[in-house]
Amino acid sequence: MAKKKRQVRADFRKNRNVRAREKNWERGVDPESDQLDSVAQNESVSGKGALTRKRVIAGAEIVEDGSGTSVQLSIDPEICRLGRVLRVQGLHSMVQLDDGSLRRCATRRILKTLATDQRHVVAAGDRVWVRPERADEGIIERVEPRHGVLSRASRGRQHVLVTNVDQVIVVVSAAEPKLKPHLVDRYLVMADRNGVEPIICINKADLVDAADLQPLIGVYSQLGYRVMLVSAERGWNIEHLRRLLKDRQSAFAGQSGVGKSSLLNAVEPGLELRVRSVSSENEKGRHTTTTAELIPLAAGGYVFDTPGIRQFQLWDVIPQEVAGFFRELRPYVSRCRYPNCSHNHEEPCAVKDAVADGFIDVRRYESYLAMLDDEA
Ligand SMILES: Nc1nc2c(ncn2[C@@H]2O[C@H](COP(=O)(O)OP(=O)(O)OP(=O)(O)O)[C@@H](O)[C@H]2O)c(=O)[nH]1
Ligand SMILES: [Zn+2]
Repeated sequence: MAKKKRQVRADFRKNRNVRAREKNWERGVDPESDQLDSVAQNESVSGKGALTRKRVIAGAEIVEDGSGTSVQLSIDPEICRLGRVLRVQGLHSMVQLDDGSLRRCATRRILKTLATDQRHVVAAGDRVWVRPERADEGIIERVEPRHGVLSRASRGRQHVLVTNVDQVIVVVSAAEPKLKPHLVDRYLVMADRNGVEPIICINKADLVDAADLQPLIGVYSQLGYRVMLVSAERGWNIEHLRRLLKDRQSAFAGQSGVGKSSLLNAVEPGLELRVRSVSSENEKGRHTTTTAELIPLAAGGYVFDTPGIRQFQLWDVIPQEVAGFFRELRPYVSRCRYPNCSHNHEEPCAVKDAVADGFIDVRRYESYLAMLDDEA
């Protein structure tokens, strides 16, 4: 009983602390001056299986879950304005506020202090709250929770490239270069792995007989993937692509020469030029710290461009995970005799039976095996 009372008193003190800090913040007192070692902490566990840890430090709510750490500072909505990070250059970010104006912003120091990996604090694609400063400058006070984060491994750490990617346009060409279905599968795994919707866009439809592509399109459509056949050169289905891009944040991925730039240009003349200037600046090393750029579309929506995404050299998938990202394998995996079955050499194996019985496309299964080999 006494223990319970002590707990109640402790909770009360904790809450009072937080309220006092919030009050200070409202009065304009900078919570950064707070000592981090005198923080009010409040940890909780929630969610199914996933451990979510919440701490409140100096008026900031720090949420750690499976996808990383996010910091939610309380902000003054009367003063701060919502915007979108177009690119990060060194210590500054170019933010487009929702009224369309651009501001060069520094990041609030406490956001950096609280982040587990400084490079994660702000990334292209982030929705942020900005406190306007003089002229066209500002301070990023808060980063909204992210979805669709694409990252890559960098010196053993996960390095965020872009955030809030709604969809990735997986561009392949029907010919020149030859269509490589295994590559498509790899992109699909990466997209699913990162929680981003993939759209398969087969370009250069003018070079082949569309009927020849139907079996392949059929396999992907049956799996629930959206597939479109386009030609940047002839303008086929470009209007459809334009509609898909509207009001969403999209990343284009695909091998060199499949026609990504041509498609961007067909969708919005002049866009490819803007994209290219960003890439070449990167190559020349002028913006060595620029990881990615979010480019606004005239009709609404944004496209990301970064060489890392184009080639999709992203955060690795571990072999045990691969089967889970092949949608048609998933229902069989749990029926295998061995709990850690790789569906390769084991006997018996429910996945292999399903392939033999024609429930799983043989080529897709081979693609799975190839990916397993690569990742092992
Ligand atoms: N026949 C045909 N050719 C196309 C089409 N789209 C693009 N091409 C040609 O394919 C070549 C490569 O196009 P790009 O748009 O530069 O390809 P990319 O994917 O941006 O290539 P990288 O910049 O190297 O990643 C160019 O010569 C284009 O003219 C198309 O729909 N049909
Ligand atoms: Zn198996």
